[in-house]
Amino acid sequence: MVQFRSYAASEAAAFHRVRDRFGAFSNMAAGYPVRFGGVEAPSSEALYQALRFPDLPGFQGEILSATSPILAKRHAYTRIRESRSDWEAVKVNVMRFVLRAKFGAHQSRLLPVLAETGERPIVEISHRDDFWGARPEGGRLHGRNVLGRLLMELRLELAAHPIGAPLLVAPRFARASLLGSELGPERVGDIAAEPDTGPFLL
Ligand SMILES: Nc1nc(O)c(N)c(N[C@@H]2O[C@H](COP(=O)(O)O)[C@@H](O)[C@H]2O)n1
Repeated sequence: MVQFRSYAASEAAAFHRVRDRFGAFSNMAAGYPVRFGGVEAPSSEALYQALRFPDLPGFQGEILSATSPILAKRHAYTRIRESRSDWEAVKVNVMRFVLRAKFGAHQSRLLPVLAETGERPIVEISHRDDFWGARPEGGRLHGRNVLGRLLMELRLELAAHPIGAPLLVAPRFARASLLGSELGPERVGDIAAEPDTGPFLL
């Protein structure tokens, strides 16, 4: 059981919308694709939602093809009852894995922003979800804030990570299956550091 927390809003590194200062931490932020197991998920939200359905690779493919993170979530919810039966027990570890894969893939963009939060509590403000986020009320933010707490865990863990060094990422939950392949540990490098092979290279 994850405990409720209460944070002073003025002291938190809080985000609500993706355009907020720390909005890149939201899984709804576009522009942070995650590559893992030879698959490119267009967002951490799409990857998280796809991992609900290890036995439905075709449906996972549909979730990963959605054109925005929120559409990926909405598509997953069309078959929410077919989520893996232990989803509630594994979802925090799935999110932990997904966030690590995202921050590993975008470390040059995201680690400086993570460091900028200093020692402040990181909180996702949500008016309707006090499991992943926290609800604002009277200058305070109340909720389990699990996403923010996973981000604080990552901040501590990556404080000394040399930006650019590959990050070891491993799913710590059973049946981490994506598009028919079981995911194992991988070293994730910074996508921004990859050589430009685009059309302008002579
Ligand atoms: N529907 C919705 N809209 C937003 O703007 C959100 N930030 C969220 N929250 C995110 O949804 C994910 C959790 O999904 P489940 O409720 O576990 O299916 C997680 O990424 C939240 O941050 N939802």
